[in-house]
Amino acid sequence: GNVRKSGYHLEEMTNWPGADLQLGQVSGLALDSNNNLVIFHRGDHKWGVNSFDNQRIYQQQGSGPIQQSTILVVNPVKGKVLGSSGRNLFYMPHGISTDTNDNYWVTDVALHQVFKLGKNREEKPLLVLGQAFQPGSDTHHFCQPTDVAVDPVSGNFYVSDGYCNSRIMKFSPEGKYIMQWGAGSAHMHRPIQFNVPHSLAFVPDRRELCVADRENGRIQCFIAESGEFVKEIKHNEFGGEVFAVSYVPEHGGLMYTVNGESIYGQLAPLQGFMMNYSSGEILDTFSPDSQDFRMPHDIVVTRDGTVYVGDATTDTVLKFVSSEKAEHRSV
Ligand SMILES: O=C(N[C@@H](O)C(=O)O)c1ccccc1
Repeated sequence: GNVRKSGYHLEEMTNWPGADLQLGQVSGLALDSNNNLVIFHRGDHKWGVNSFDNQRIYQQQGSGPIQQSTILVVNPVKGKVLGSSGRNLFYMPHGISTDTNDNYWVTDVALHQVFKLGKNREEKPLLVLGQAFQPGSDTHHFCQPTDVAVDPVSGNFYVSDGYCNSRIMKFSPEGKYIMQWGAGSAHMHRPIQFNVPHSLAFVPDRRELCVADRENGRIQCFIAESGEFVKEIKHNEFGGEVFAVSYVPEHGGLMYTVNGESIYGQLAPLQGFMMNYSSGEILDTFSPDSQDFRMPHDIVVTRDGTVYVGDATTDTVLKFVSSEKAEHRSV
């Protein structure tokens, strides 16, 4: 039923995290198999208007990779750092996802590459796709790839590519290109168009893949196997920009998203949305009490409904729990 009517409402847990995580721009969030939060951030690198030329070539290669740990594993209750990695590898972190073996799958929009990082965090990447610093739109290049989602059953993985391509690419577990859709091509009797496919969410119980179609201000969902269009979810409250999506199978399937500011200014309040996946109905909206969202850039949700949002302008991660729990917690 409608979770909202039962008095549940997502509230910010204002005293989380317990300590300052020293974050740069927070670009990506993921959860590992222990429900720890995995944060992908940019340390002292910032994506500004001069970071790329109009061929999407990264302009600060000379300053080298980020020397701080770009990947932090954080305890969900206290927000304490449990582990850190990803030093001297990345220039402009973007998306991060985990798979059932707790490998990290990340994208870097300056390198135009996708990485699979193994559990031994100091070893070299297990897989690298794309050519460093070389954007492109064939099957061996990406152009500012934004996210990865891994099918927990087949191990196939999907890449949302990206700011300067408008396609979803499907690969085998070993990284062999299988297919793509959305690159403006008429596909499955429906020209699927993306305008910055920005974030991916795999829907395991339906074997569907959902895409935050950022500049079209909508979520598009597809049959993961074939890329066949299933549906779109779009609401005026999104205000024309959808930055990230996350999904949990609970309560019949819940989809979460965060909106963003368009280049035309802020057309709607910045907030998170909890939706019934089947109907697309908005069940709840949420935003911080302690500060305003500035660029809510990624969102992850645990099976028990705890929500984390990473903001790439305030360089913070915010935690939200349903008020029912929050009340218990305050008692
Ligand atoms: O969208 C932008 N950035 C975010 O998505 C991000 O930081 O990932 C951006 C676009 C133009 C110039 C500068 C930044």
